[in-house]
Amino acid sequence: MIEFSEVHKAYADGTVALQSLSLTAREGEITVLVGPSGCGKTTTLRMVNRMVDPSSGTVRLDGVDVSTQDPPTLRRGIGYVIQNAGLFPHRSVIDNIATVPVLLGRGRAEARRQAGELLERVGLDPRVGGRYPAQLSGGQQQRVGVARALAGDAPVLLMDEPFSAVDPVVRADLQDELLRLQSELGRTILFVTHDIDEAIRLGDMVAVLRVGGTLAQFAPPSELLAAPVDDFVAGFVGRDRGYRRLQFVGAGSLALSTFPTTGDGWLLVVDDDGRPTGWRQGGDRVALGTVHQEGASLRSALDAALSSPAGRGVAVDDDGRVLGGIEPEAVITLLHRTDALEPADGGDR
Ligand SMILES: Nc1ncnc2c1ncn2[C@@H]1O[C@H](COP(=O)(O)OP(=O)(O)OP(=O)(O)O)[C@@H](O)[C@H]1O
Repeated sequence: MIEFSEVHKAYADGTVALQSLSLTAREGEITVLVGPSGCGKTTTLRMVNRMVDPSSGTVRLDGVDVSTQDPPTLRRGIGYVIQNAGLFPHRSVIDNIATVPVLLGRGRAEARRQAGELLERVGLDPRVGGRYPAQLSGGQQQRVGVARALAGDAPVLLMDEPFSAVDPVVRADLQDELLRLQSELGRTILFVTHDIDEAIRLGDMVAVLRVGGTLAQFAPPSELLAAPVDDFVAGFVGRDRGYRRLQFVGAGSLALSTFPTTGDGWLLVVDDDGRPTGWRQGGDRVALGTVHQEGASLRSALDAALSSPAGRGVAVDDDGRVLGGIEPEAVITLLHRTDALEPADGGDR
């Protein structure tokens, strides 16, 4: 757990980076700091590993005031990932990852063996271990950066815009990978980004900061989308928030319709096991497209309805068998029945 209590930071030239920040990043969760350029995100993050010290106020890591700890020792217990990975250019990938375990006194051979395992864990071929960072793509370098931060078994990870320098497709892959790793490892992660979509995708909790270093709102992503506290947060959260909020709402109590089996309209084609294979209208056949899997969110349900040629989506069970039809109106009706708004399982993250 990381606790900021009334933290104020003025740099030597008088720039006030943070006013009086109080927030807690809970154990085992991803807490995202997001906000416009210069709002103090990096300053906040660097106070945890004492790359920056507060002018006043306290930062505690698992209840211990970090100002009482020796910085090098403190940093060995905290993984740190930055933009462009920050890898050591003259060390091989394996040796980059093994750096902290070796500093912690683990034998070199054991540290390298573990580094090889971590490469696989972050989705890289172990054969890249012998290469140097410049011989990797930007996305691969970021994965190595994450592996290196995980290598010391530190319970806390600080991630400062770790995926900003890669293209959107690679970035989405890296985000998926981080969520997958986190579901296995349950680290306490403080993550800085200026991208609200990334914050909403990754955060268990999201802190929106304003320039001048004040906290505008600290809430789970679904709450940020549903109830921004003011115009600044609403503007920052951006367009489509009503639609994006659907990803955090479960579709469990959605009323399903039955499909017509005769008539001139679109008919659903189903195989012998009850699995949908496509649509048919007269002589026309159309591919099935997106279906809504039982347990997914209202966004998935609405998308299935809107992307279907029949104007009605298909809901299937875990085995892919048809459960029923999804009318767009049913999604809106459910959304307005506030008692039905149970969260989707962690959102469609
Ligand atoms: N060493 C420093 N000396 C003086 N001012 C600084 C220093 N480091 C940061 N600042 C200032 O403090 C404020 C907050 O900076 P910080 O880097 O924490 O913001 P940020 O939200 O991470 O910004 P960005 O998204 O652009 O990285 C800015 O006005 C910045 O110019």
